Amino acid sequence: MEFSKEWLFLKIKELLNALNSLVLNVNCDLETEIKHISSYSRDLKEETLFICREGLTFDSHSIIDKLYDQGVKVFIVEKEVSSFFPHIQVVDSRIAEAVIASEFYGKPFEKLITFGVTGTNGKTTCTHLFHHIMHSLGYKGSISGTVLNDIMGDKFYHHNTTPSSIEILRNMAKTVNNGGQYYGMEVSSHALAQYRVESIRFDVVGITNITRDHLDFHKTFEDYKKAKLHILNLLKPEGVAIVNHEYLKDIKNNNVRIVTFGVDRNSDYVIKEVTTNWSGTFFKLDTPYGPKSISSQLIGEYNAFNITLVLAALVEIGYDIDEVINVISTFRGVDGRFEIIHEARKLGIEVIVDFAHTPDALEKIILSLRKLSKGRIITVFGAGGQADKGKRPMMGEIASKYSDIAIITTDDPRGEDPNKIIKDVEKGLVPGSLSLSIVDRREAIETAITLANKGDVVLIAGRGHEPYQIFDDNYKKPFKDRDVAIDIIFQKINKGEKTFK
Ligand SMILES: CC(=O)N[C@H]1[C@@H](OP(=O)(O)OP(=O)(O)OC[C@H]2O[C@@H](n3ccc(=O)[nH]c3=O)[C@H](O)[C@@H]2O)O[C@H](CO)[C@@H](O)[C@@H]1O[C@H](C)C(=O)N[C@@H](C)C(=O)N[C@H](CCC(=O)O)C(=O)O
Ligand SMILES: Nc1ncnc2c1ncn2[C@@H]1O[C@H](COP(=O)(O)OP(=O)(O)OP(=O)(O)O)[C@@H](O)[C@H]1O
Repeated sequence: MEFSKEWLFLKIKELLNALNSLVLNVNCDLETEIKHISSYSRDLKEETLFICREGLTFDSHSIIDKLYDQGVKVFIVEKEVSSFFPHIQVVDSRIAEAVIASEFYGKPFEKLITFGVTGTNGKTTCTHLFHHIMHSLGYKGSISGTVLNDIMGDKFYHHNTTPSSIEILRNMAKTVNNGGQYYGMEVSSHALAQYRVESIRFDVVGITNITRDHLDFHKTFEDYKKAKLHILNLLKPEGVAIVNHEYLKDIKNNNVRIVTFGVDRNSDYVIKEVTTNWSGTFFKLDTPYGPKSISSQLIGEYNAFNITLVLAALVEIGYDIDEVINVISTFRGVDGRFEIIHEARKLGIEVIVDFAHTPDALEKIILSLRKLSKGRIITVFGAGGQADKGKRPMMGEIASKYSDIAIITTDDPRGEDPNKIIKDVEKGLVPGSLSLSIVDRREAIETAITLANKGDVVLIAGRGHEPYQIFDDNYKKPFKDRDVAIDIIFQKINKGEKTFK
């Protein structure tokens, strides 16, 4: 989906107004016309303005000569460069990229209903539920996040949960350009800390929960929480924030309209009488519009929180609460989030694939399964490489404490030794608990399914929908937990193993 050519251009002098106090030095012709903006060297077109940035792994100032030779018209730089290259020097290229993207694409968020959700867990579930409800109510729009980018029907995967400023604003502009009315997106803590969404303004934002994750990047939990809460500064003037009541105490901004949800009876939306079974989750909700009953196909008590966040978000920006509740019940969920492998029922067991990869998420889903099943819970899990090593023993403790059998295996090692990661997880195992360590993920899943007796539940946690196991930058092994589980199940059925009618 491309733009019509005449639609996009910008003169440098217009850009200077928007950049304002960010500008340190101007060394280019102010009448230069720009028809494309980029901060990535493989995304160049004619009349391109390129933003150089010293990032965590690369400094694109180092390729300014190559970029110039490839036809870049003007550079935005945050370091001194030769006056030979037409450029504008700014204080910070990340913030400049956010401002330039917003200016160049004509602030598309002003023409859209924009919903941004942040939080340690639940972002994907919330954005996909939002997309489902808006589509079911007859609106057209886009969503962006970990599992899927759906830009007015153009579906693709992005390696980031939250892309760069330029990519987000470009996608928002495409949405407007093609008659879209809304844009829902996951906003990661990394994105907030790196100003990827700094120039966007949201009609409504949501905060699902703030528990331990990504402390390898944010260093402290306080920094992590601060990054998440920054989303409250990105609302439109009439915007509203839907916040899990548990975190109300952390919010210091008093000029933001806050609506809370949770089990605390002082919440604006009070979740009550939650029941969850193999066909879904059902609960009562006290709302500012009276008591309501909610039915959903999503399984897991924590989904009552995700559902209420999205419901409150839509109602508080003017959608009819009963219309929204009606279409919630038709949402079938997200790939790899509490995904039931129905074929397993031929073996008389349940096999669930889930994305839980934080201590809080793992605890919540195992406890949800405990309530659903009379049988044993056999949990296959691991921990990602190059990420928050501190949580590894916590994962081991939670899995061994709440499961009947905990099988530690390889997740995405990302260049670390899988055996070392497993050793780190083993340190948290509850003494006397039943656990196994099996480095090969397929073998671990097969062992769990073999050990399961009638009525038992096998939880395959940590990777959800992910299609590849990332061993290092050069080796991504195709591995989808769901497909591997189904293959193992059929092998057992074909051998006539444990098939209960
Ligand atoms: C650590 C981190 O967050 N890095 C993100 C950051 O990169 P960076 O600022 O360090 O930039 P860099 O990669 O050093 O490159 C510097 C500059 O050179 C440019 N460049 C770089 C290479 C090249 O060949 N050509 C080129 O022009 C880059 O576009 C950039 O402008 O900004 C980039 C542009 O937005 C992101 O793609 C990149 O995500 C990396 C790939 C990543 O893995 N990030 C993870 C940690 C992340 O952001 N995760 C969250 C979700 C977390 C969760 O909830 O699970 C996410 O939102 O994805
Ligand atoms: N509200 C919640 N509270 C706790 N755990 C949750 C909640 N919602 C989902 N989870 C758990 O977290 C996992 C990830 O859910 P989801 O993908 O919706 O969150 P996310 O924030 O997008 O995660 P990520 O940022 O890693 O993509 C689920 O598979 C489930 O185990």
